[in-house]
Amino acid sequence: MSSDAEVEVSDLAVAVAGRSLLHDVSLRVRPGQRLALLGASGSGKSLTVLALLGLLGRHFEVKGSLKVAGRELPWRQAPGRRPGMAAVFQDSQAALNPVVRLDRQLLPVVARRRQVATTAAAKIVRDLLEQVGFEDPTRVLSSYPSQLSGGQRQRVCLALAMAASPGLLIADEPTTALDMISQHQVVQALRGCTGEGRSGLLFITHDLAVAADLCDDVVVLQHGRIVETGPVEQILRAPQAPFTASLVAAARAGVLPAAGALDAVPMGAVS
Ligand SMILES: Nc1ncnc2c1ncn2[C@@H]1O[C@H](COP(=O)(O)OP(=O)(O)OP(=O)(O)O)[C@@H](O)[C@H]1O
Repeated sequence: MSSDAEVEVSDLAVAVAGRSLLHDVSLRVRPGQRLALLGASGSGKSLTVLALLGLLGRHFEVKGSLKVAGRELPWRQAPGRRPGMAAVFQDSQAALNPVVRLDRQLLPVVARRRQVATTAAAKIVRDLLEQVGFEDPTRVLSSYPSQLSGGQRQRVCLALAMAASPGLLIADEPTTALDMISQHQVVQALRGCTGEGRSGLLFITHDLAVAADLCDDVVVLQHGRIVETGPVEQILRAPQAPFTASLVAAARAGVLPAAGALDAVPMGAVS
């Protein structure tokens, strides 16, 4: 998939044992677009990501269609085989082998992905690490994952994901477990790797403030359904759905109530 390919999900529905978990989810990520998928805990964000990556287990019933550059893809595909997609997840610790130095982890993967010799891969990895904000890639490469902070590890994972030159990068709550400074650095790195002329981004988050900082557009998910979609400025200025209005009010107040509390906000309670 080239960086000018569009990803389109139409009427995605997911159920397990007769229980509907996602209903009619449709979204499109244009080339270079940064789209936030925003929702409280349990709203269906991870299921949507797993579906996009082809990783939903056999026990899930899946309906709808997924097209990449106009070509229909199956809902299930072997891990890492989704053409043109790469992902980073919340838990960077789990994504890296703790007992292997980073150069020994990263170089073979990049050499394989780019089909180059290890020496050429080393140059590519250094460039990628610089792209995600590391001033001293050599020091990073000679470290073990435990010698880096959570934010630094997350940026290493991002560099690795970008080695595949994905048309679409899926970032599933990559900043959730991080302090403010690390969060800012990861957001900066995501901004540097995606956008016009580069990869598209589907940014999964429950944090409207981070979504608004990074993304052009937002899709809001509640109880497995899309309740609102539009440009970030429009959502912030005039949210239509009560749930979105509650998120905007919470973000403005600088607090984010628990997901259950947000879901309980009655219609019209938030202006
Ligand atoms: N394997 C499963 N079997 C049954 N129900 C599931 C399964 N996985 C997820 N669910 C249900 O699907 C709904 C959506 O879950 P999902 O993990 O997608 O939410 P989420 O928005 O990613 O939440 P969080 O932000 O907490 O990760 C929840 O009600 C969850 O309990």
